[in-house]
Amino acid sequence: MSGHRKHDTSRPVSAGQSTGAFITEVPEGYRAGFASFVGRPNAGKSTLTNALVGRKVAITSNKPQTTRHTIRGIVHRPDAQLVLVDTPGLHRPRTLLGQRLNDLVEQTLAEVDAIGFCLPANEKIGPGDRYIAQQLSGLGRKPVVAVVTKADLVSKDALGEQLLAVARLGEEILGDGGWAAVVPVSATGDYQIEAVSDVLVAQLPLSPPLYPDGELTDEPEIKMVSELIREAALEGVRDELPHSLAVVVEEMIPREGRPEDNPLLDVHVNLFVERSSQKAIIIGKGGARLREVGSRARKSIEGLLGTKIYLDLHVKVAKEWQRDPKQLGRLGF
Ligand SMILES: Nc1nc2c(ncn2[C@@H]2O[C@H](COP(=O)(O)OP(=O)(O)OP(=O)(O)O)[C@@H](O)[C@H]2O)c(=O)[nH]1
Repeated sequence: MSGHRKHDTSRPVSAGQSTGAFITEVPEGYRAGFASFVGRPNAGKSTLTNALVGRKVAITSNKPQTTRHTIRGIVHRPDAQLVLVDTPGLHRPRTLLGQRLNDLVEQTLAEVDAIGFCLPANEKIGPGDRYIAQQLSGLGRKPVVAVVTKADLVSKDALGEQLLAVARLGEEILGDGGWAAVVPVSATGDYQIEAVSDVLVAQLPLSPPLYPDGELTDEPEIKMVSELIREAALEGVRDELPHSLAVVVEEMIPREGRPEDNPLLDVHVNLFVERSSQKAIIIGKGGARLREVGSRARKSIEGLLGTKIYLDLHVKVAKEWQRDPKQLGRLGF
């Protein structure tokens, strides 16, 4: 979030004012600012972020809580620029890592201009959603848009009922008119994505763009690389692994002596797990699985960076790292 704060405090105060070389003129009424999606694990936040931005920036997975880092995408519109800050699931903390993730989410939410609260259309509103709604009501008068995700998974009638139930939840917990809006969406079915963008943009302040046109994310490449490796390593493995895996990109350096038109990047990466049994899962028989992970990750990283890479993966055991403050610090949490 340091990048976020940096940009936020330097935010220009009035539309049309130049903040740097990239701004020429913006139409009257142009808005720009930050928004963040919250919601239970698996609620569809990352998928919606990607659909809005139109490119893969946050990892998605059908396993809960895989988005550890705050990753943003930038939606460029003729009338606005919407900077999306993706957060991990807000939930009742069980471990030190869980507590830190919640702290990170709350810190993020205090700084954004608008919040999109994602509630899946195909799941009953539960204690997890109420917990989040209560946390949001504690943030003061920050506008919260309720986004009913995965609308493609239910019938029209069921969707209507869920929209009503969500509206009632807002009135009950926030009082005073409840949510700023309630919008159904299907990120995978390309339904109402523009509408979500519209209602969030309506909450942003009048401001010139905060980023150059065409920029999709300002996340350091290294973080995106580590997310791609994490995604490859988690594909097809058991449910307990997502919480136990941390990926640290130790270095990315151009190989010396390569021709200019055919460079090669050496990428050295450590994958940390909590137990040696998990190390065995990642590596697979005779290292077969790790080779597959490496080859999948290499392809997506080469696609991202537009250059050939040599990917060197090492799997290490860091016992109980989720509960150990020193290890958490070392792994970048
Ligand atoms: N059918 C359908 N599935 C969706 C939709 N949006 C997301 N999903 C699926 O729901 C699962 C979870 O989506 P994510 O975007 O990873 O959810 P998240 O809220 O970011 O999850 P965490 O990172 O665990 O907090 C994935 O399997 C997605 O493919 C949608 O609009 N329709």
